[in-house]
Formats: sequence, C-alpha cells, structure tokens
Amino acid sequence: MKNRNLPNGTRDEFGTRAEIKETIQERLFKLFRDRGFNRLTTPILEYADVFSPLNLENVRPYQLLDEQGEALVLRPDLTLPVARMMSTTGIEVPAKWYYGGDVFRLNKQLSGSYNQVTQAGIEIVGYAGLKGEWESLAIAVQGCEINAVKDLTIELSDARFVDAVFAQLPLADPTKQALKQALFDKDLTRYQQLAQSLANTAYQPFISEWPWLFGAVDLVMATVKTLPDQEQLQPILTDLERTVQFIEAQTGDLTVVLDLSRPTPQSYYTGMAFRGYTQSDADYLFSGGRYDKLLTSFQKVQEPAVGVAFDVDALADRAAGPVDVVQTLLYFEPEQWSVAEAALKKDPNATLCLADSLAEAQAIARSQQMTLVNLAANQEVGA
Ligand SMILES: N[C@@H](Cc1c[nH]c[nH+]1)C(=O)O
Repeated sequence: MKNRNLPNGTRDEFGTRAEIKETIQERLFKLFRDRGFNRLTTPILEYADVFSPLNLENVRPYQLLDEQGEALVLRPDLTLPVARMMSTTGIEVPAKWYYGGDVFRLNKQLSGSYNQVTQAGIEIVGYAGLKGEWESLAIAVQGCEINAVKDLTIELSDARFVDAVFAQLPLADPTKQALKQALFDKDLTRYQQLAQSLANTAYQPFISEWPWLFGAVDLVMATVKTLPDQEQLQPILTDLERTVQFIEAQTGDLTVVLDLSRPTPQSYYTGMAFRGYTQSDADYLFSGGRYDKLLTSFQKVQEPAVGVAFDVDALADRAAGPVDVVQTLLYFEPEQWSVAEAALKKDPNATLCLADSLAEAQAIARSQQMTLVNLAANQEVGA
C-alpha cells in the first residue's frame, strides 16, 4: 500500500515555499504582460509525438495511454506545446506568448532532483532577427532582478557553431561524427585519438583547446580566432559578440560567459542559446534559445521562434523567506460574522479564528504566536 507515499521526485508544497513560488510567478507574469505578451495555457497531457523533437536521452517523460491506446505523456517541456498550438490553430504570426505551469521529467532515481518543476516563460514566434534573442535576454535579466537574484552569470552558446567548425576540418564524415560525440561526451582519450591527424596542422591550437572552450568571452573568442577559416563562423561570432555587448549594457550585477564546447541545452535549438545561473548553486535559473525549425515539424510553413523559460523552483530556492508578520487572530461568535468581516477588512494581517471556543482560540494563538482579538468580548485578550 502506498497511500501515504508520494511518487519519487515529487513533493507537497505548502506555507512559505508555496507562497514564495506564487509571488515569483506573479512578478514574472506581470513583467511578461507589461511587455505585451499574451497568456497561453496548454494541457498537462499531450500526445507523446508532440515531444519527438526532444532528445529523449536527456528527457524521459511519464508515459500513459488514452482510451484508444494512443501514447500520451505528462508534458516534459512547454515550448513544444506552444509550437503545436501555433501550427494547429491558424493563429497569425508574429505572436508573443507567456505561460506558467509544471513540466514533468523522470530523473534518475536518487539523483535528488525533482521530477515536477514549475516553469514560467515566453515564446516569440515570427521574428527571425537578433531582437528576438535580445527581448528574451532582457526579460531573463529583468525577471532575475525583480526576484532579487544576485551575481547572475549568463552563458551563451550557439547550436550552429560546432557544425560550422566541422565543415572546415579536413576529416572524413564518420570521423567527424565520432569526434563530435567524443567532444560532447568529454571523452578526452577518444577525442585525442580521433583528432591525431590534425596534430601538425593549423587546426591544432583550436583542436587542443576545444574541449575546454567555455568561460570568459575574450579567452574563448581568442581561441576561436586561431581557426584558419573564419568565413562561415563570422555570422555566428558577430551575433555572439553583439549579444555580449547587449547583455553587458543591461543594469545589474552580470557576468557573461561563452560555452562553445557542448551541445546546446535543447536538441531543438537552431541558433543562439542562453542559460542563467549563480555561482552558489548548480542549477539554472532560466534557459532559452532560438528554434527556427520547430514549427516545420508540425506544419509546412517554417516560422522563426525564440523564447526563454524560468525555473520557478530554482528562483524560489534562492529567495529570502518572507519577513515574519505577526498575525492577528480574530475570535468571534458565529452570529458576529459580519463584525468579523469588517475587522478583517481593516487589518491586512488578520485572519478569522474558526474555533468554537475561546479556550481553543487562545491555544491556537499561543502555538502559532498570533495576537488574539476577542470580538465576542469586543476586547483584545493577548497572545
Ligand atoms: N523549453 C525550454 C526553454 C525555452 C523556452 N523557449 C525556448 N526555450 C526548456 O525547458 O529548457
């Protein structure tokens, strides 16, 4: 019998934690609305096929079957449902959506990670230019700022970079594939073996540094610029450089770093991607990027899109608890309901005492450190 247990990786949230999350979400929603985004809600259940663009090695969904035997999942992502919605409802582009809700991803047992995470995010559909990335990043920065995040680091990457480098390497295609895998797996022995034929070439300085090609923007860029052919890389590097400048011009305590050695966070990204974190914690506060091909997997017309989602749980983990306000507990007789209502309206920190006796009310006030106001006697009787 498991009628007293929760499934692995889930939790009940109550009191302060639940309130902090609600406040964070409300602040983010207001920010999204103020910038002209429209609310969108999608079901928690979707057909499994909606999520086929996800790399299922990283994301394992909860699966179930509907009455017809069709495979359903609890949504492991909120971007793909937006793409599904856009391609099935005929809504006109451009469009700006915001959403909030839980995503479900089966993590390895005992990993300590939760399988249900609350996200709040935006998707911008129909704009191909860098302004889409910048609006997502401006929202990411401001969303952190209004939630009092200190020392934010933003990590930029680009899904086009790795293939643009491979295009210029003088290697056979199967070797390129294997080398890419070794790079992404950080399998250095295999990486070095496969890259041996490049040892005495102009590619050597880059190849030897590639597995560590993350960190300070200047250092990463200096290594990239040792590559003999810059032509194909140039648009990617220019976008990254301009975006670094854009972020550095935002207010607040910000550091920008580059990561050009790993796959982008989502397999559906086709261009720039970004994540935010603080030095003190390993998890990411937000993650986003450009996905210009996603809408083609659902419909014939290709639409450019970009977006970002906050991890509301990660924001809540870093939030300071609310300042304790002494609450007033209003004791009253049932016949005095309207008197109690009036008292409640006057005191924003008051709450109704639903106990049937004054003794019970006094015990509650004592244990919860509240000030008891006895409306039945029309006088304060102390905590
Ligand atoms: N859905 C992505 C975040 C994102 C929103 N828009 C684009 N990317 C994630 O969960 O990581």
